[in-house]
Amino acid sequence: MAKIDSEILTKETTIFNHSGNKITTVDREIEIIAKFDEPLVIVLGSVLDDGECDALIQLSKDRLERSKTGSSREVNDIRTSSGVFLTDTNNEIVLQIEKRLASIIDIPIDHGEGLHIINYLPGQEYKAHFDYFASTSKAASNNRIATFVLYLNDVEEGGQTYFPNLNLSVFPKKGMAVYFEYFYNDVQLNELTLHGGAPVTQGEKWIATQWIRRQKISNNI
Ligand SMILES: O=C(O)CCC(=O)C(=O)O
Ligand SMILES: [Fe+2]
Repeated sequence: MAKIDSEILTKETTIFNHSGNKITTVDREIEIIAKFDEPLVIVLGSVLDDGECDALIQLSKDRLERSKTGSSREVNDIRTSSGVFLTDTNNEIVLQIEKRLASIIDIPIDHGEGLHIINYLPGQEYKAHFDYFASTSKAASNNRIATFVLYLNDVEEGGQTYFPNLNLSVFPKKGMAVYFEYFYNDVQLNELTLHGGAPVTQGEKWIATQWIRRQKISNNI
């Protein structure tokens, strides 16, 4: 018993702060399906309805470009998918989803980079990486602190989001999401959030990612 008590006492504070199995957001009730405690990884159900998933795919499908990574935004083998940022759109659905995600973690909407849609075809993947920028990078002055990955379709086979240091995989399911944070004082906890998108082996995979920054985003990030 004593050991368990001391473990609870030493747990670091998280941004996501819900107990129970439901979150009431501005416009929708969201289910907490699974939780890994430290670092915090949460699987969320019914984040988006089917129509919203379809709308995000429709908005993006003619605008995809080969994905780039890092603050230098170079094309490389780490991410072989195609993607587009839906930041330039005044679309009501996009805005409503961004507000919903902001309300889950109670962080103002302008800390979010904007929905980034990614499409993976068979064989395409996103190799294991950290979402936060290296401390030497310019972008680290307002670094990322948390990520939502929203699944926009059901994938026939493959495409799971995997956390190799946690032995954890989340399988894509339309409308569901995985959320994780890496804003711990303990650097080792942040490093445990190493993750990737496994190769899609059958069908295709569509996701929307929302990366959250520590401070509000200005134009010169
Ligand atoms: O495709 C995935 O499941 C992971 C995506 C991801 O890691 C990201 O967008 O940062
Ligand atoms: Fe990532």
